[in-house]
Amino acid sequence: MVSYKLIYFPTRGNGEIARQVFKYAGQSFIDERIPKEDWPSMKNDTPFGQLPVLEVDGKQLAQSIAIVRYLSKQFGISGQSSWEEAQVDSLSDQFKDYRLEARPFFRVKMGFGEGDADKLHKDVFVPAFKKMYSIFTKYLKESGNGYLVGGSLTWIDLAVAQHSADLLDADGTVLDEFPEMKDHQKRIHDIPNIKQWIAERPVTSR
Ligand SMILES: N[C@@H](CCC(=O)N[C@@H](CS)C(=O)NCC(=O)O)C(=O)O
Repeated sequence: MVSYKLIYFPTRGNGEIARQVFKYAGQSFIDERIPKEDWPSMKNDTPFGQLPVLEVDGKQLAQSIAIVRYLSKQFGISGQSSWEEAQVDSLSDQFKDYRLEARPFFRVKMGFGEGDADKLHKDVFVPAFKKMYSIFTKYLKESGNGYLVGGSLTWIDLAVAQHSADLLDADGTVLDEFPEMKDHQKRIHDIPNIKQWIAERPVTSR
């Protein structure tokens, strides 16, 4: 039997979607959460000096999206064809661009940088968010079945639903003008294995 260990910090951050892929698939894994003070002594033993790292039978894989893609292929949620996989990757790249665009706002909001949060919200976050969530809505309408790509859940649904949930935690009205995306978040987080994980996972601020 394959042995899986996901090594990350004690936050959701860049480790959470891999954890959700495991949970969705009903695959057991070691969810190793490294306290900040232990990290410096481990850093040089990781492939790229950063976390998350996935260990598969002791072999290490770095970069969160590569990890999620690999696991999703193993467990059948990467897309039902090469075309669907490419659509998932395309949305994922756009999602990454959106987060880079909105990063100046998120940095200030999370206390990692200085700036006028209200101005950044209006000038940086809102335009980036509206562009991204309009695209997601278009994909949902095109698929017509509640998932972003194809006829069944893929990992991009997990990634986007978690982001939507994080946004809703900060502002319960944020998705009001994107009702399809509000439903999407609820639908994905109501999937029994995901719902159970969300209820039992360690509570962290991010
Ligand atoms: N693109 C990388 C980013 C990884 C990354 O930024 N990891 C941070 C935590 S979220 C980290 O390891 N920070 C500690 C360090 O750089 O020493 C990924 O998605 O895995």
